[in-house]
Amino acid sequence: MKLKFKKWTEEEFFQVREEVLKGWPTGKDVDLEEAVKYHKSLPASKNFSKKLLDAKKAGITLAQPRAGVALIDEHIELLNFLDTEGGADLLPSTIDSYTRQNKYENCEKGIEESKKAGRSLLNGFPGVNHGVTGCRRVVEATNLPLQLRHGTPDARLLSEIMLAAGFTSDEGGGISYNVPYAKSVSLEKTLIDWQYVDRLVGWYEEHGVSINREPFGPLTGTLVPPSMSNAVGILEGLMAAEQGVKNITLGYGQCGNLIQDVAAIRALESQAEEYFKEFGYNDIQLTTVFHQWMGGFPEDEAKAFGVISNGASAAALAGATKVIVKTPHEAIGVPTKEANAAGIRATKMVLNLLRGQKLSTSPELEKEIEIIKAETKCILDKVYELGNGDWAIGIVKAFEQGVLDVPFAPSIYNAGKMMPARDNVGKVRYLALGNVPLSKELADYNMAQLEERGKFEGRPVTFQMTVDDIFAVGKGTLIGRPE
Ligand SMILES: CCC[C@H]1O[C@@H](n2cnc3c(N)ncnc32)[C@H](O)[C@@H]1O
Repeated sequence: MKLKFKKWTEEEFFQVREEVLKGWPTGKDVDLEEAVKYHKSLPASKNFSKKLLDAKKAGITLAQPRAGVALIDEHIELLNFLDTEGGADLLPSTIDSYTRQNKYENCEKGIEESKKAGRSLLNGFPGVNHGVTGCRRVVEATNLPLQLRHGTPDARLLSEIMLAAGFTSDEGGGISYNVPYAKSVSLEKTLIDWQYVDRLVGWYEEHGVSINREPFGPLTGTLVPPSMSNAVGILEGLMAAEQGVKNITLGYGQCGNLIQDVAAIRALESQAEEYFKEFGYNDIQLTTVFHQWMGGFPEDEAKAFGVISNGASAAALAGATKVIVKTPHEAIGVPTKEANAAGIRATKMVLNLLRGQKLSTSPELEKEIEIIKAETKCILDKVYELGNGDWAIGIVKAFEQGVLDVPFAPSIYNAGKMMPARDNVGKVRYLALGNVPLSKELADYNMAQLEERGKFEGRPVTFQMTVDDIFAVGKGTLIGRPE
């Protein structure tokens, strides 16, 4: 299959599908016709797309945790605990790291050892190994819409199995589940593999089953300038729309300055709508997701709740459709179900207190929306030009040339030349552009904001600011002021 920005034909899709289903023995149980019937038998209350659209209409922000353990019964117990004791509005199944690398043999061992140890020895739910039957037990035994959340460059088999089981949302994308997650997986291959996933969702849509797709907005979650993550989100939205996906949630990882975070969500939603319209996708149901702080967390649980609540309020004031919840165990590792539920309760408390409130506009907010949209346009215009009108080709070339450049990404296909740092009010700015094609005016604007910080701190604008910012939140502040 050659990469091109074009909807796969059914023949192309089903031809590749034969190979995909051979990836593990559980693949043979996937039967799309049966799966469509099963989806249609599910109550509307279990459909992810519908719950998101209802929330958008009502102007409320839904809360969703991350969660996943090795064994099915314990996973069901965990998810229901997060529903009943946490108050989750939507449920995940966070997939383990072996599955994310298609190492299903290791999962098999992990499942066996977890049974012997009486606790989860995998850091998530091994959906491929549990197969349609096992994953369907999770769908049958829980009461909220379910989404698979992972970090899988090749998620074709995983998506086939868990969507057939009745999950109604799938997180990820050809950029967002490669560049921040993999070291040397070909970007071109991942883009093709995620076209497969989007085409599968398009097939479900064409057969009357709405499946939500959610590109992974935060990327590395480390000082990613909003225009860079918005550009990637819009690109993955276009890639999905071309394959027939209709219900799309575009995401953004909290950076920490409230005005910039609200501006990022507002810019993302309106600019994505502009691009969908311009390229002829007139029936996209678009929602947004705000990820609570994705960087280093304080170990102290009270401080962690401060970070969690701050993220909840930013999500609500931004008017995001959904907020992804962190836990007070973030600095330690996979949270206990109690800690996970506590993070949701704290989040829901803030969402309820702020229900009906949105950050009203202001000159500062309007200016930030304008800056973010203008920067995003500079990047997307260049991607389109490099691809000669083919977004998919443009993405590959844009990463080769550092036009798309995600800070602190492990991928060897990412240039890593652009460097960010916070300005004097904590907004993330471009400190070094690398080859990110901002206009001179926008580049000068970013530098001017950073110079203000330099003047305030009595030091030059250098990469030391970036380093200080990376450690700041873990140490209890937003901006990494010199000690
Ligand atoms: C974007 C992924 C990183 C985030 O995903 C959380 N995460 C990963 N695996 C699990 C799990 N099995 N249960 C609950 N949270 C989980 C991490 O803490 C981090 O915040």
